[in-house]
Amino acid sequence: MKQAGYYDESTNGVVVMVEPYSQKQQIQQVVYRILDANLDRAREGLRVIEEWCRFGLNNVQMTSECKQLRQEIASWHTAELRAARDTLCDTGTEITHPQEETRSGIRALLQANFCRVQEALRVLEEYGKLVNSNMGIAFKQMRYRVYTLETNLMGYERHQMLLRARLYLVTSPSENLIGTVEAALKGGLTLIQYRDKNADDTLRLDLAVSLRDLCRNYGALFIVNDRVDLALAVDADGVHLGQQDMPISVARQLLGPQRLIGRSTTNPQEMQQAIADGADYIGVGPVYETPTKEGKAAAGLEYVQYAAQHSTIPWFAIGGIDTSNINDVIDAGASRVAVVRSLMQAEQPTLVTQYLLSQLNRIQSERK
Ligand SMILES: Cc1ncc(COP(=O)(O)OP(=O)(O)O)c(N)n1
Ligand SMILES: Cc1ncsc1CCOP(=O)(O)O
Ligand SMILES: [Mg+2]
Repeated sequence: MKQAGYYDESTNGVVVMVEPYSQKQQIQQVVYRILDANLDRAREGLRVIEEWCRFGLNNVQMTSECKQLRQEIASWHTAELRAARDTLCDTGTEITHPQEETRSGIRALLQANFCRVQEALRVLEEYGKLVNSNMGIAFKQMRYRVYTLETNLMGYERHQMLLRARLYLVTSPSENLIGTVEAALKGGLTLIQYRDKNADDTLRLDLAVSLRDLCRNYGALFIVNDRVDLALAVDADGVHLGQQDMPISVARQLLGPQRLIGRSTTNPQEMQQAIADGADYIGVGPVYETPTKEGKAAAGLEYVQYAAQHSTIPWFAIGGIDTSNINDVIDAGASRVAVVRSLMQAEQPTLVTQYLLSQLNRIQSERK
């Protein structure tokens, strides 16, 4: 900032008298710098999100919403605000957070950038009010539009991940629950269900939080068995409900349209009902009798064949499936499989995951 009587090289040492900024002007400059920096930040974050909507999802609607928001933000970026920029003196440019250096996957990347955009919009809303009351109103509206975009995009992303998932691990109680799940995630697993029929809620909550964090770190989906309240409490990606559990319509009201709801089915009638009720995926089984679901009669490979021909939503064959019989299940038409013991009791869960996935992926490319 030029002070009165300062020495200016461009005038060969002639002392130039410049009026000092008043305190009011100095504060205005600071506000302008804040607005300038956050206008850039909001647009940059939106651009990152837009690229995924465009190239990753081919989604015209979400891409154009990002673009419109960017253009609206740009329309507030006046020459006056740009002129206040002072990058050399900006102490914030070198400060980074370790989490900015790594991202575990697309979902984490999108989440981080939504956070960045929303923070910037909030700053623009608050400081904008000092400059122009319309600015506060405009940025508040944009912040709500970004929340809607986030809900839609993250929900869409969840459904896309479900479509891509081939192997589903349903957990059973284990002293090494976290270690086993992590080993399977290392093998490429992308869908996990927390299932424990007997634990106290305090333990369930602790384990569900740990598994959710683990899944987020590996970019995998996390589903809770039976309990809608627990799924909501830990911000899970969805819930799995059996025929004796909460009706899908009630769960949908509680969970909203963006979270996933799975339903167990044992016969064609249950399958058609689950589809009509709006399930996102179904379990198909038990294919074979299994001690994990004692007393439940096997639905057999015939039901797998029926599902292959009639299911209009993603479905997972489940019940007694392991490395020795997965190819029979695949031959009956399955392209997605859920397992409990095969992975929870495996000596090397990473290797078993890789093997099961390799069989499911092989058939995938053959069927194309
Ligand atoms: C993927 C998947 N399919 C079926 C089930 C079984 O659900 P349910 O019939 O409610 O039995 P419990 O698992 O609650 O004992 C499942 N959990 N996951
Ligand atoms: C929960 C469930 N629902 C139908 S079969 C089954 C258990 C499958 O367990 P496993 O893979 O150990 O046979
Ligand atoms: Mg259940």
